[in-house]
Amino acid sequence: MSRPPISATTLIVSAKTTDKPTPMMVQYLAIKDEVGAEALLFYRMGDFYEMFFDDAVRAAATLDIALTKRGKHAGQPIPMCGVPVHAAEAYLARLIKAGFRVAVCEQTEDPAEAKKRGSKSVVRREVVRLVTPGTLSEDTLLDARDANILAAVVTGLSGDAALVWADVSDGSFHTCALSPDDLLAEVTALRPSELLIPETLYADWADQGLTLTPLALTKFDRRAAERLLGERFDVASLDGFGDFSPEEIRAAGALIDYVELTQAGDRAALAPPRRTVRSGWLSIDSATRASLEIDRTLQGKRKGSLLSVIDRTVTGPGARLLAARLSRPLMDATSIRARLDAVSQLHDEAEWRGDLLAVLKTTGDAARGCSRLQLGRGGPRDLLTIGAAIAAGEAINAGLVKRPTLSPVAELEAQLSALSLSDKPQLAQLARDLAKAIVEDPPMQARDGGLIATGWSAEIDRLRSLRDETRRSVAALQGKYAVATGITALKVKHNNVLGYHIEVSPKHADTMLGRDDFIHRQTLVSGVRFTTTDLSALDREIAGAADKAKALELDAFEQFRTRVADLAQPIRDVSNALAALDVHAGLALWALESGATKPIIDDGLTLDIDAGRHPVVEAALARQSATRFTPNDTRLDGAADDAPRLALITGPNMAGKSTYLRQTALIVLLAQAGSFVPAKRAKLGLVDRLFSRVGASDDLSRGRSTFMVEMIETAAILNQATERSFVILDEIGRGTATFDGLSIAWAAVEHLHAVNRCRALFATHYHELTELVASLDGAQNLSLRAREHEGELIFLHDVKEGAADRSYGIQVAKLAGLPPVAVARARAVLDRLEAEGTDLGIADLPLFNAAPPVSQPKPSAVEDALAAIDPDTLSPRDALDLLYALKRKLQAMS
Ligand SMILES: Nc1ncnc2c1ncn2[C@@H]1O[C@H](COP(=O)(O)OP(=O)(O)OP(=O)(O)O)[C@@H](O)[C@H]1O
Repeated sequence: MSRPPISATTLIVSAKTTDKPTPMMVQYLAIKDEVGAEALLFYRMGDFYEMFFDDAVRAAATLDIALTKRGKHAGQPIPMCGVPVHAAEAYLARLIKAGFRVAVCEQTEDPAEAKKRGSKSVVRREVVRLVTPGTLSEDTLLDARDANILAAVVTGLSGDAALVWADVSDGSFHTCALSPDDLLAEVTALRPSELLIPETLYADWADQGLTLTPLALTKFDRRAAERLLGERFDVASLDGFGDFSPEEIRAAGALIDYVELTQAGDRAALAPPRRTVRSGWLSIDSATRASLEIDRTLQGKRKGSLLSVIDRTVTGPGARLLAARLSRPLMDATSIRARLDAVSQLHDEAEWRGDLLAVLKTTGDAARGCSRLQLGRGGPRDLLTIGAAIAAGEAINAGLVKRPTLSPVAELEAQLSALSLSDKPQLAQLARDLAKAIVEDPPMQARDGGLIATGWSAEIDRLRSLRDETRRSVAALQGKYAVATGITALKVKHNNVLGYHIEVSPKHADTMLGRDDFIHRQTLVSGVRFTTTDLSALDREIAGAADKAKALELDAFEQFRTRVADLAQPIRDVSNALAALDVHAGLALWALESGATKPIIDDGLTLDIDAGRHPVVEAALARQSATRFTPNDTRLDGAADDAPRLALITGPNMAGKSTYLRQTALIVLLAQAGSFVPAKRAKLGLVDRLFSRVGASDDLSRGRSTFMVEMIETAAILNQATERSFVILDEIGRGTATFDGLSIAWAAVEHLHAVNRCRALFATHYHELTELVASLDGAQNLSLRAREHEGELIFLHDVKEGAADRSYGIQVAKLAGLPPVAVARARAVLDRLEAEGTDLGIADLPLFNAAPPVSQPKPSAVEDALAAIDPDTLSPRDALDLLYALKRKLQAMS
């Protein structure tokens, strides 16, 4: 049996009592102690990050890399594994995905310096960064089309709460004050990669499936937060950014403090916090959000979600903004109409939209590039992306000048003016300078050199030409030495160890060694190497010029980096404006492709949809080139003047009830997010809360059965839905005994109708409810039809007034492939139930085993004829006649 790995703590204890750890181990242990057990420690040793003890065991298992041993401590081998520095990002990405946090510890002094302190001294090392899921900024660790949110929540004694969130990768930072009841829904909407919570709240949040980082309550101290925020954003008071609640300030302070902790004290590169108001959004609780599959399917995939079907954006920031808009639709008719007008104009102006998308495609991710540069992790390519984004903004404005008759609507005008450089001379200058200074295809890292274009700096150009001239002088030396030695094959070569040197084949070694002017450097099997005083001098000159040029390039890069940091906010504004244009143009394109139309939004209570469609089901049907989607109308009126406010939907299984419910909810959501909707025409009175209870699943991890989950969600709806809400309920009550379920569904319909008075669609298989609905003045029966044709069930998928006559459950079971014996049995039971009522006793319904065996099918005419034959008595002629006769019988049967 293998021995359990020893941990760093064991080692400290045993080391104290027995062995003395090596100086390097002492340093490792001290740093590991500071970092704590939760984070893996990447301990830099030369070209590797090494991990020891438990860290090594855990990382090796996750990364599937070799676990080795390095020396012994207290008599036990120390487990070790390592990853090469040049490939560290890929390993980091895998560790973070697997839920680890990683502290990166670098050598922070030259080993030569350490040596000066004595031969046994250890190179100084420090943790320079704590890599956590919510604080990533590297391109390789992030998905370009997905935000990477770090959120923090806090509750106050007064009963208020706050949620703040930032994306460290693009610098955005938001706050929101809300009631503790709404916290979970809003956190779910953000899908944060990491959530900071006071440790006192840990128990409440532990089973929500989120990556939690509990912090001491002192990290949420209001005074400390005020001081920190004031310092970071250079203001005496935060009032200028908004009227923040004490909880928002506390959570924002904790978040900034945490970001800075992960960056080993470097300042957080975040925009000033933007306050958002909870009442400005359409509220969608987490169950509804999941069941509507807005940005993820129930299986957690992006593909197959509403977002994946409508997303036509061409940039990463555009894709992220669209996801944010879908996850938080608006509640304010004016802002929604402004967005819709923008989509509408780009929908109609095909050429302009085409030009716009063509320019947008050339822009990268300026916001993320800017944050990386601010954090000191950016490179020359980030500079280029920023320059390109600013230039794209100008190109877009210039494109408008070519279209004098076009007058952009207010929403687009706002974005165009954010992109215009006429009032932003510094930004314009930065773009011009970047275009001139940075080569077209720069290296990844500034320290590699070769990023500054010729013509930008006279001194860099001078040093480069000095280097090139000297190289030419070196090349000339080759001819000179070949003549002097008579060795025509003599070559002047370069490598990183010897620099420039002369190489001859071994057979010429003696000639060379016999001369005073050549200095021997190295003998190899393939050749012998020499230098001369002239060559060494030129080599030094070239290396000197190259080093100086590189240092000047680094200087130039630093200067640009500082300018970008100073202009971070206007650069982010440019990036946001490009993203918004991308969203509007993308939505316009989707509307054209899918035949979506502009909804009419008002403050009324109607929901009036002509020929609505489910965008995801429709796209799936189109992909399978199967049947076409059947559009359906929805007419609801919260005031119940022109239409009922509640509709009960019955119909066979598989007829399209759930699809109809969801499509109506998605149309509401899309409209309030500022998108066209998949319908011929839609008029929508603003909805304040969207509720959906569609097919709950077990939540066994939280100890809740399907029925329990269903009842919790139903309770939330009945307790919270207002007159302005829209509710879809699918088959509630089915998870329990028939009469219990029916009674619950019955009560829910009455409550929604009389108390909540919201607009609602309610799908059910309880046909008894159709009679209840017929007696309520604000309610109506609708049904989805199906036809039986020669024993086959045909779904029509269209919604009609009136209740469905039957469920066709048995036909659907047959379609699904239930064994024929079971189908026949079900039919028999149903016939008896229908004939004799539901109070049949068990005696009336013999058990399945006791059931008479299903009769064997009668033999066919052909089989009868075959059975009657005695082949031995047949002549060949009779046999042939019989064959013809059998064949005729067969034809008659088919
Ligand atoms: N309007 C429509 N046009 C075309 N096909 C549709 C339409 N509505 C639904 N369908 C197809 O029918 C399938 C079943 O639809 P849905 O799940 O909505 O039925 P249901 O009535 O809710 O069924 P059940 O009662 O068994 O839950 C869908 O997956 C889709 O392929």
